[in-house]
Amino acid sequence: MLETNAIFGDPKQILLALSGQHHLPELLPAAVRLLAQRSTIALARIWLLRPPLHGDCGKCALADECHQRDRCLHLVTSYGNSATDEQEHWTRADGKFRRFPQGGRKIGRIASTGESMLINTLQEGHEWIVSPEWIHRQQIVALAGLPLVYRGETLGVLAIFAREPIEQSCQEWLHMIADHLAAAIANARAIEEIEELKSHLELENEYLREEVAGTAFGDLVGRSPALDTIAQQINLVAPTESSVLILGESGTGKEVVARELHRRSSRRDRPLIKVNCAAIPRELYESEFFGHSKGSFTGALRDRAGRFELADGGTLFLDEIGEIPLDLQAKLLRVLQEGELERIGEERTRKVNVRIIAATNRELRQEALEGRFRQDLYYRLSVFPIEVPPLRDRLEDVGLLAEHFLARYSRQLGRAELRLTLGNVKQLQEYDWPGNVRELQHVIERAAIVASNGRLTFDLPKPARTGSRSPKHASKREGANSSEPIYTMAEMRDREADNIRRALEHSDGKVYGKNGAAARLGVKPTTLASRIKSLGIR
Ligand SMILES: Nc1ncnc2c1ncn2[C@@H]1O[C@H](COP(=O)(O)OP(=O)(O)OP(=O)(O)O)[C@@H](O)[C@H]1O
Repeated sequence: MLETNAIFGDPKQILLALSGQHHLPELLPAAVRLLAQRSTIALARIWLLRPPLHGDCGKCALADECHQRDRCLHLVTSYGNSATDEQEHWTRADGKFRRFPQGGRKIGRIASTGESMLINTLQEGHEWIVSPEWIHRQQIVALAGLPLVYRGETLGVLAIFAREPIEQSCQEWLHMIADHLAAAIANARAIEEIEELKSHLELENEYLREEVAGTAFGDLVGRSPALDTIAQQINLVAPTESSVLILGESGTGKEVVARELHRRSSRRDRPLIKVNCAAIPRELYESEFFGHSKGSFTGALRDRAGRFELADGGTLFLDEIGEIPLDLQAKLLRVLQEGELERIGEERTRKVNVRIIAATNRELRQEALEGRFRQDLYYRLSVFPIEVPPLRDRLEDVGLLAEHFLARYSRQLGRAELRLTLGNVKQLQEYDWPGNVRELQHVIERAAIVASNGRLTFDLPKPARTGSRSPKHASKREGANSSEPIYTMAEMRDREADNIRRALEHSDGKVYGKNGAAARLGVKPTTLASRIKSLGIR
């Protein structure tokens, strides 16, 4: 039998070269190259124990022998020398033995028992050798298999096929190499985990800072029967795991309802992550939702967790859910059904446990019926719908909300003398609030800023209601004559944007052509395109 240095080369040199390497992607290939640098070694390979990649098991030739599907051995690096062609080196890690089940075949058994194996009689033939012809042709006589164990946990297997018998002292030296590799693997994993946690925390912090800055009021204010009903519904559904769909016009308080739901749920100590589906550029949806790995597309400069992962254990609030493109709706449905996702550019499947609260100001049911929103997703989301009525249908709340906002702004502005009069409230109740609570909030803020001598005045269009409360306030307005309201320029822009959106919806998003939105609006397509851009319509 030959000494270690006759088989592998100078063992000290190899150990020294490896001890300087700690970065896994370099260390493992370097290890197999150094171990198989001499022609006495036919092949050196390393498998690591990992969860199967998405769809892996279906393609695996050894699937029938695999009884522990949570993890299997993945061949990660390989280096070898052909006996028949000096120039040929085996570096591929994608061949027949790229996966071994734990406990399956010789290599799998090393992983499951944590015990090494040394066989010096391969030429005599063993029934488990898959290709005896290869063993003979390549003059292989020995197999040394060593578990890569760190602190009692087996992380993988190192295997050496040699053309000389391997003696015991040589096997002991291989143990040292295996121990060094195992420590480096554990180290690299710990660093990866820390990096992941760090970037997760950074993202969460960034997100929370934005959220705190953006949320002025957290609780639902109001005592109308409509709000009572909403409060009861929140109490009923918050402690469950059901998805909730919040319906209502823009600015009615859907987000406040979502926050209350989260606060009263068992997930309250985990994050509530909000995604405004209308604000995401189409090409970034998938990355925003599911995350991406570094380099998976131009601009993906680092690994990034998606909103689903950020919300893991908590609640994901999908605002303006109706804006999600149809192709992404299918992917979203899969995550909701299976609780599994893959980041873009990554094969690894990740599990997430997220409760969904969605909100929309669109007629989602109608859109689902007309095929503009997936019906299966709609039914999945609308297990428990909560409808938030427009402010004009709950005038009882106007005074309370106005008081609530005034208290906030007078404190912020240091103007404790500001008071609402009954006359103020009456004037506010006469307006029909197309922008709902958000508009009321802005009106109060403006009034608080411009108030003089403690008196509030509201810059409101003339009352538009014709007696009855109706959600179709816009069409009622059309019938009005002398009491025709005056819109601010900002409101006019909003109305124009809504009108263009409607035209686009009716034209399936087409601007040009006979049935395009430009034709419907009676303008040139180029004019419409430039209005779409300047109004920020997507
Ligand atoms: N009942 C309420 N009590 C206190 N504040 C409220 C209430 N309803 C709405 N608000 C406030 O009005 C503003 C708009 O509410 P919110 O963002 O929840 O509306 P929304 O329906 O989600 O709007 P959008 O559809 O445009 O996203 C927020 O500042 C919110 O705090």
